[in-house]
Amino acid sequence: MAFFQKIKEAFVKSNDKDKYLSGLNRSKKSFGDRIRVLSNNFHGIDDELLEEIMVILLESDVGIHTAQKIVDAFEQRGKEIKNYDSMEDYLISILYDFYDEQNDEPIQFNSDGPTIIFMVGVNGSGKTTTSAKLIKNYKEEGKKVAVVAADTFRAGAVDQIEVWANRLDVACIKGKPNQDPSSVIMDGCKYAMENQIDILICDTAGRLQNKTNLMKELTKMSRVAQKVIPSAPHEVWLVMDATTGQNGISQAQLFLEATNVTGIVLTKMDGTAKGGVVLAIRDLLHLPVRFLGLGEKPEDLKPFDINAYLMGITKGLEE
Ligand SMILES: Nc1nc2c(ncn2[C@@H]2O[C@H](COP(=O)(O)OP(=O)(O)OP(=O)(O)O)[C@@H](O)[C@H]2O)c(=O)[nH]1
Repeated sequence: MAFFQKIKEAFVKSNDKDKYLSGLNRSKKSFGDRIRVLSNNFHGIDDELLEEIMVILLESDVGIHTAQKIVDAFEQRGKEIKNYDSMEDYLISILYDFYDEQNDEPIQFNSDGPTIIFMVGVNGSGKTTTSAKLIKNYKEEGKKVAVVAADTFRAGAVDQIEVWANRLDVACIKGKPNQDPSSVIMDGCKYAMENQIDILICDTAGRLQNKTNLMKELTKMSRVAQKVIPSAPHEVWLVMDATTGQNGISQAQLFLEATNVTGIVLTKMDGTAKGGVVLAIRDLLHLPVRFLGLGEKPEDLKPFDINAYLMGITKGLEE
């Protein structure tokens, strides 16, 4: 059976398939459709083919370091190609193995009280919108959710999350303009304890100053949260804008050095043809991609699923 048939079986059962297909359409055009042409004209693995695959990977923002590893694997395992339906099918299996090599820890939920999730990332990456999307996601799972508007430096950010909280009917804990974000986090954690909140989403300030200040700010937030809930934060998710591609990865490194990031949320995947950045993140940051932002609406955040991702950027449901 063709490799993609196996992942397609998982994909067709997914409730998220339509969103994946529409959200990744641009990446499919720049990646999958071009790989298809190469596959249809395939006459053996040679330097010309490897170079063409390299160019397509680079133009999909896989990045030179990661693209080289993928092309090397493609070449080294070349004898296996006869076991696959087509060159395209073989390449999909290489990408699958590449992503899946590292075993991911599942999301850590606190079994003994509120789960505290810190959202970090630079301004404009989509943190606030993603926080709203997560509220909806966890509410639909039947969890009691609240949000902390800890981005006290940008007045608009507090208003923005408050509007979402009202719309989604959850409590929003906010501070005064320029109040120390850590004190708002503290208030949020206390609220979560007193009100049997399951999931507390903390929308933090995205000030990307120097590493030392960022580290101080994030460490302080963790410390104050731990005064109320010793195991907090349970997850720290770095929100990254997929359209910034390789630049986003260098910014991400700064956050990784400043705090214990546990996962990535990649936003604006629908607005870019650079879907390959998922593979670069995996390779360079060694972190699981937890969710993909596939549009602007609250329902447009989907848990990352390697099968759906690969189908979305390559074949979709064409056959
Ligand atoms: N198309 C698309 N747009 C998105 C997605 N996620 C966020 N956006 C948009 O990106 C813009 C920035 O999002 P915000 O949530 O305000 O970003 P932020 O990181 O909180 O930024 P600050 O509040 O400035 O710190 C908004 O216009 C969002 O609607 C996504 O997955 N797809």
